[in-house]
Amino acid sequence: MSDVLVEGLNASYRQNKVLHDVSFKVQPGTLTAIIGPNGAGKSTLLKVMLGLHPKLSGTVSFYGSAFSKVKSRIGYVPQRGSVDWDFPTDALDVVMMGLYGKVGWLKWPKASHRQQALHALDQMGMADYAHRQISQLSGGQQQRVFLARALVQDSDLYFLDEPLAGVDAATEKAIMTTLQLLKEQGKTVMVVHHDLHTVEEYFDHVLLLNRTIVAHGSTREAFTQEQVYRAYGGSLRWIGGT
Ligand SMILES: Nc1ncnc2c1ncn2[C@@H]1O[C@H](COP(=O)(O)OP(=O)(O)OP(=O)(O)O)[C@@H](O)[C@H]1O
Repeated sequence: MSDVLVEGLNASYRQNKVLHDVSFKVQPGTLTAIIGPNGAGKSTLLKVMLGLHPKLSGTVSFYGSAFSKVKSRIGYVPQRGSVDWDFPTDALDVVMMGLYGKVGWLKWPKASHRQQALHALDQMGMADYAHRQISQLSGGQQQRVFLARALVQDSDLYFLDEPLAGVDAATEKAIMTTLQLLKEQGKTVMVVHHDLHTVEEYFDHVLLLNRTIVAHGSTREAFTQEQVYRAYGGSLRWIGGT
């Protein structure tokens, strides 16, 4: 069974049809880049799959079930710009929020949960910032905190929306090492990504989107000059291998 199965998905914002008949399936233990030009519908695809934006038609299933039934197995890291970073809370609390599925709302987290959250911050090189207000973290540090939150959720399936946008080289490395580790543990990871130069190095699968699927498959098969030109409209200088 596929981890993710999307069939005939259509979605719009008012009159603006953003996703046209999108169908694909994703196998376990893969690390997929979702790439395509600005406005291609990459973020919208994630939002529709996770029930954050309504679909016009089509089906989305995870492990053969609707999102609502398998929510606890799915982690989502939204675009940094879409989060209210002025919310008065510290880094440790943000990570603890990832544990609510396990702790239960309105129950006190145990010391072991706190330890788990601290460990995840440490994994992302953020242990020293546990008690720093999130508004006082840099963009890259905020992104690391969000990754730590996704880690404690211990999901089977992760969706990340541009986790590498605006981060420095060290943070990019920390994030990609973490995602590779999740993949090696057999988890399935899908990442909206904008840097074509690093696709071949970082990802084993590619989903090329421009409002509809242009190509999908292993990076070798799908990330070719011809397909990328089709998705981006031919205005790019080719940087890949094939
Ligand atoms: N909340 C919204 N209301 C109305 N239109 C929207 C909204 N969000 C996105 N859109 C429109 O939907 C289309 C797809 O946007 P989306 O953010 O999914 O693209 P994207 O591929 O993630 O783009 P980018 O690479 O620029 O982040 C664009 O034309 C965008 O203007």
